Amino acid sequence: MPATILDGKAMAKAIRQDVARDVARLRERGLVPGLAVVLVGDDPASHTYVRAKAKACREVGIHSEVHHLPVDTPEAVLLETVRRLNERRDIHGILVQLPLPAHIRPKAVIDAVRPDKDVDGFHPLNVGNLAIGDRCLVPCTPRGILEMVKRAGLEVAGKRAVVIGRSNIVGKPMAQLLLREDATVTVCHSKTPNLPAVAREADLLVVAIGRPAYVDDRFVKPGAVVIDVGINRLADGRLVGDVDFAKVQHVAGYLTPVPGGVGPMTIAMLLKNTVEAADAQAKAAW
Ligand SMILES: NC(=O)C1=CN([C@@H]2O[C@H](COP(=O)(O)OP(=O)(O)OC[C@H]3O[C@@H](n4cnc5c(N)ncnc54)[C@H](OP(=O)(O)O)[C@@H]3O)[C@@H](O)[C@H]2O)C=CC1
Ligand SMILES: Nc1nc(=O)c2c([nH]1)NC[C@@H]1CN(c3ccc(C(=O)N[C@@H](CCC(=O)O)C(=O)O)cc3)C=[N+]21
Ligand SMILES: [Mg+2]
Repeated sequence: MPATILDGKAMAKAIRQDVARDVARLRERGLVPGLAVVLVGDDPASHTYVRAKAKACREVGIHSEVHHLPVDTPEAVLLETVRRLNERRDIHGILVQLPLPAHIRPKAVIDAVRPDKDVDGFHPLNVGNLAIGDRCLVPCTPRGILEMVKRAGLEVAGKRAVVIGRSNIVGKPMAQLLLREDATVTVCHSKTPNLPAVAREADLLVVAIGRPAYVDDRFVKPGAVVIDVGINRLADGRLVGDVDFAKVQHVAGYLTPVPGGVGPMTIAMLLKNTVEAADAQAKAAW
């Protein structure tokens, strides 16, 4: 039996409708959630994402603005931009699009974002609180993946989860979130020996490595849930994941497509984080 395809595009649409209702309720109280996206340089992929985020905001009633800075912007100017946004009462979420040009230290920028406006969940305070199990802003991609799995009615507690990739933006927070949900979690990376055999232990396999179609049927236990985070643009313009969809669909029980899987869920969670941040900031101001 071929895998059931987890339709992230459809789930994200349903979530955006919920968010639109939440935004309408906040607007009745006179609160308009606001998101600022900071984009440095002219990377075409980054532009595409930023446009998609702005469009999603518009559709649910979130105010959004894009601060587009030239590629040679000094780090100090970027930090000053972030600090100004930190101070603004009408901006509740700040996202600095990654990657940044090489002359800017991403850590300096991430650390500069006010933790309660850090809708990416990348600030060390949010990272730490996620690890401790306290309230925090959870990174959009891992949060979107968990939401997808839950909406499909799939159990996480007690399952064996394997995460391939240990980046600060996907792999590590994914592992923390799954641990918080009572999965037994293994994190793999480029130095992991016998990766196919380790991956084959997984009931839930999350792949975030950035290598087109790297994970094939040898990595997958029959019936497993396979989540493909990868976004790889091939020379011919096609967009493919890190999972070899054609091969894995015959082995997995559930599988996410690329495009139309994790990507749209990431954006939906950005909207949710922004609304929750606005709500929390309004409450803190009482
Ligand atoms: N859909 C979405 O919303 C999002 C998609 N993405 C996509 O997800 C992918 C991963 O992104 P990101 O986490 O930022 O990537 P990074 O490049 O930051 O990290 C990649 C990770 O994968 C590991 N890795 C690389 N090659 C292998 C391999 N052959 N075997 C095992 N592990 C390997 C690396 O190991 P090591 O640490 O040892 O180097 C590293 O931990 C990319 O395609 C990106 O475009 C990213 C964010 C959001
Ligand atoms: N500060 C920061 N936060 C991020 O969350 C962040 C970032 N920087 N830098 C880049 C990555 C990547 N990312 C994606 C979001 C949506 C899609 C998405 O919607 N993809 C569509 C397809 C889009 C297309 O056609 O190119 C899909 O998968 O269906 C993809 C990738 C967020 N990231
Ligand atoms: Mg993210």
